[in-house]
Amino acid sequence: MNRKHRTHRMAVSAPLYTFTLFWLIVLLNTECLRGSQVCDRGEVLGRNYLLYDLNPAEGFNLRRDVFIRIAVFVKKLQQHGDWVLVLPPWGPLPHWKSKDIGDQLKLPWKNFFDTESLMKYVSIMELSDLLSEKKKTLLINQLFYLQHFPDGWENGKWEEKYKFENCIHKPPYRETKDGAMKGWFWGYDKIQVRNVSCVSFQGHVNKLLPILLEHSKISGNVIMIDRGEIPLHDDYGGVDYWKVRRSMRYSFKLYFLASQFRLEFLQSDDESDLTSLPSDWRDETAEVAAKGGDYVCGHLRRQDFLYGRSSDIPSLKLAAKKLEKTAMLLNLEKIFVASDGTKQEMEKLKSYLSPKYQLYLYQPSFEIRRDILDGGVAIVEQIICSRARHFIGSFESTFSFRIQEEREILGFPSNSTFNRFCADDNDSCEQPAKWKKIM
Ligand SMILES: C[C@@H]1O[C@H](OP(=O)(O)OP(=O)(O)OC[C@H]2O[C@@H](n3cnc4c(=O)[nH]c(N)nc43)[C@H](O)[C@@H]2O)[C@@H](O)[C@H](O)[C@@H]1O
Repeated sequence: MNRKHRTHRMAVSAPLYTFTLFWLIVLLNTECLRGSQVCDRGEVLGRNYLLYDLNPAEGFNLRRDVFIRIAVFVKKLQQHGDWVLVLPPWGPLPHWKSKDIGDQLKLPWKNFFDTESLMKYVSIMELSDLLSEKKKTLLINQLFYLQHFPDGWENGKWEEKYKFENCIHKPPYRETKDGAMKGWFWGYDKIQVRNVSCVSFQGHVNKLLPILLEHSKISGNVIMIDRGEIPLHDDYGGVDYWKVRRSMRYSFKLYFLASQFRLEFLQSDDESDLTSLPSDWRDETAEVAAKGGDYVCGHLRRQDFLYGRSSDIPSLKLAAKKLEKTAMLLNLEKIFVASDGTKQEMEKLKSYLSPKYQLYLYQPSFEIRRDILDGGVAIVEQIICSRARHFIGSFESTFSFRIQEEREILGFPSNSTFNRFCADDNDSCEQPAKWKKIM
């Protein structure tokens, strides 16, 4: 190569060198962003995943409440780095008892909720999607197994605290022969955990923030909290609580089935009942005033409440009389009942109603039940109740609470929403607290 040529090549190389250096710096920074490293300001950068689970005995609607706590928490974590909330699959749940519709486990959130809508509050992903991304095993770097302090109150004072200590009860994780830690993990075999720590915890979920930030730096970017029901809401009934709650729209199919039933049996639809909402929850305004369909709804919690809360649960006869009286006062004749009671109990309830009043229950075909499962049937009932002219719930049932919230979002008058059945010997029992939405 002659001299002229070489000079020319060098002239080209100088900008090429600067160009390469520039992109190298950009790439390195991007790597810092991607690789979950700790960068200058001590923040965790890169994608971190938070998984959580609850005490297996908890039901669907308490689980929805815990989701709100965790979603608000992850939103705060996001101020310190890129965090994604991994949605724990549904099932099996103790209250999902139908045996004729197959296994009710490993169910994704999209079966019940509009996950695009959830995403508008905080980054979420289904566990199954994370598992298919990981191809092989998903390694949880650190798992915090929360437990209550044996004595939460010291000198009569309640204070927020946490402490890493010995496990009070043996956590449901075990070391396998090859040294890996395994657990139930929603029935997935492909998940392992590197380290499990028991943490006695008392306080708001916010208190977990330093623990999570510290450990994601040291241990890695996949962290899990088990017994996620132990931390309290940071701001129960506050703006963020309601944002997450409003983002929890149900799946299209469940709204569709509820609309079909309302139209066919209750002559009710969103337009005439003034129960329409904008398609995006962020466009909702406080100025909504629902009227509701021409029916009364009662949620009659039975099963374990019959013995666990016997002093607060009405007999079927009293429940029928209460529903009938309410319908009469509102000049209505249709009564819809959502219940986990048996067929015989519902027949009994019906027998206590005067012929003037018609009782409606949601009893879908086998094909629909097999499709939407017990969880879907319950949600359809909740949607129907949330659009009734008047609602009466069961004492301290989270199933009733979720209906009340839905009615708050739709803008029903409080006295048509925050009601509950009293027990037979207590006609004037205390009515539910009015948790008004804040926007
Ligand atoms: C005492 C506690 O009560 C808590 O229940 P509670 O707040 O009512 O409400 P959940 O936590 O949802 O649990 C009750 C479950 O029972 C079914 N269920 C209750 N009411 C109805 C209904 O009207 N229709 C249909 N289709 N299903 C109903 C449904 O699967 C629901 O998720 C439980 O989470 C705890 O495990 C514990 O049992």
